[in-house]
Amino acid sequence: MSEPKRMLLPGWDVSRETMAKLEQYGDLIRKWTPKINLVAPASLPDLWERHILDSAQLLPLAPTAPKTWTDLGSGGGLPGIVIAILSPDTEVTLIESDQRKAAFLRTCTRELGLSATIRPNRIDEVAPLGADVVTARALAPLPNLLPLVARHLAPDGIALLPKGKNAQTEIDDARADWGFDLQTHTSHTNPEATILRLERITRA
Ligand SMILES: C[S@@+](CC[C@H](N)C(=O)[O-])C[C@H]1O[C@@H](n2cnc3c(N)ncnc32)[C@H](O)[C@@H]1O
Repeated sequence: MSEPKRMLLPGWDVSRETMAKLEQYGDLIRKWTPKINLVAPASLPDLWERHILDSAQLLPLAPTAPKTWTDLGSGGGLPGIVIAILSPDTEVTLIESDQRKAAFLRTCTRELGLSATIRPNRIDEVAPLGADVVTARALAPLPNLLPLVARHLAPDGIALLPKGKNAQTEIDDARADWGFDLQTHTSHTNPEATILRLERITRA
């Protein structure tokens, strides 16, 4: 008999084991947030939708089975740990300079049996990683973010950057100094949010 599946997002089933790991990860965030503020405490009742599904929705926007994925300013592992759970064959690197958060991320990889690499450093101090996919959630406005993204993205790589209501202003501001091909996707979890998918990022 085939393994029972559960629906993560419409049209996207995952195994029971994967779903259990996502739930276990949510439990770790709930346990540690009172100590180190991994997510806004007020968002904890909606943790699944606001943070876990919000992160998971990035994966289908990436090329199929990317070999390497770097998440910048991962904080509590959003989206890096979620991607490492959902795409176990991808080499995921999480860069997070806050040492307590980096310790939490190491706990996640150990307890969830993930092969992700945690870099407890500043993004601009890590040697360029040439990743197939770079993500950064709630890290910085696009003009400040692009130098960090460009540092770690492969020349033919894809950046996936969740943005809020100010997405268009950030895009317009970034165009002053940068060239890029852009697709925008409305978030499944917040109709006011947009996911930017950038390719061929170059300094103007
Ligand atoms: C607002 S939090 C967002 C965390 C996570 N991505 C999320 O969506 O919940 C930004 C995180 O980026 C980290 N950060 C900020 N600047 C950084 C830098 N230059 N290098 C590494 N980490 C950085 C901070 O320590 C913080 O954990």
